[in-house]
Amino acid sequence: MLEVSDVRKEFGGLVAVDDVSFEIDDGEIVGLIGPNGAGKTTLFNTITRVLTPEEGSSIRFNGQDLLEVKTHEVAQLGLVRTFQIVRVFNEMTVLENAIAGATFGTTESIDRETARDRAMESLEFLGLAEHAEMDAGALPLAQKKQLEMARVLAADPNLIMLDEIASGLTPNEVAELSESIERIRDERGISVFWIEHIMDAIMGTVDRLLVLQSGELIADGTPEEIRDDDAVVEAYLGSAV
Ligand SMILES: Nc1ncnc2c1ncn2[C@@H]1O[C@H](COP(=O)(O)OP(=O)(O)OP(=O)(O)O)[C@@H](O)[C@H]1O
Repeated sequence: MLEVSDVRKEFGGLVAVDDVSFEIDDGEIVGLIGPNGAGKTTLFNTITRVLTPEEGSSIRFNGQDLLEVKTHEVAQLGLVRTFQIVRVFNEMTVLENAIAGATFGTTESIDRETARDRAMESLEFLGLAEHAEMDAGALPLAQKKQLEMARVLAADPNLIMLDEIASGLTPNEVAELSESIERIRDERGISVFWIEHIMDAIMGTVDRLLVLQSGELIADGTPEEIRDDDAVVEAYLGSAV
């Protein structure tokens, strides 16, 4: 589904992403971890075409060369993301937020009724339908995060990319969010690529983990393999697992 080959991104003399290669298959949930400044967000921004990588980098999504498409076209191809900082429109209702998501990902303009139906369906899927007419700004943080996912889901994606969606949540809320993410994969067949600092959120949910350190991909394996990887433990996990 997503094929990343030799992706490199430099800022001046700093190599933020250092010749990184990996794939994400249909129906996989893949986590991306690494210490602060490891290059995780830069890698996300490069894949979603917010940033342009160096010559020699290759990013293909469902056979399409993403380096050939414009930033706004990425979502239309079925690759939709959330951002590290919650971007819910507080002054709009929960439903209006989801409708904005539904219209964002379409290749042609869809009528308001179709967008509304798709938005309502996403809200129902994530347990937010009863709050549809409420101002999104009034939602507690955990439900704002679920709304972020509803917006992404309403765009009818094949792959969603989540940037630290579990941050700021209590352990119970994290568990609920992880369950939603598993349901999105299991019931919708959508693949997930997920940056996360909270190990408990991802260790039990992901099929595979990628570990970045100083821009380099130092490991790519199942959570069990990553836990047992001496280089990873030394570089990052320490006593966290
Ligand atoms: N626009 C930019 N200009 C210059 N340097 C940047 C820019 N964006 C990121 N960097 C640098 O690139 C490196 C990777 O940063 P990045 O934000 O991708 O790391 P990260 O793994 O997402 O970190 P965090 O976990 O703190 O979000 C860091 O050294 C950072 O300072």
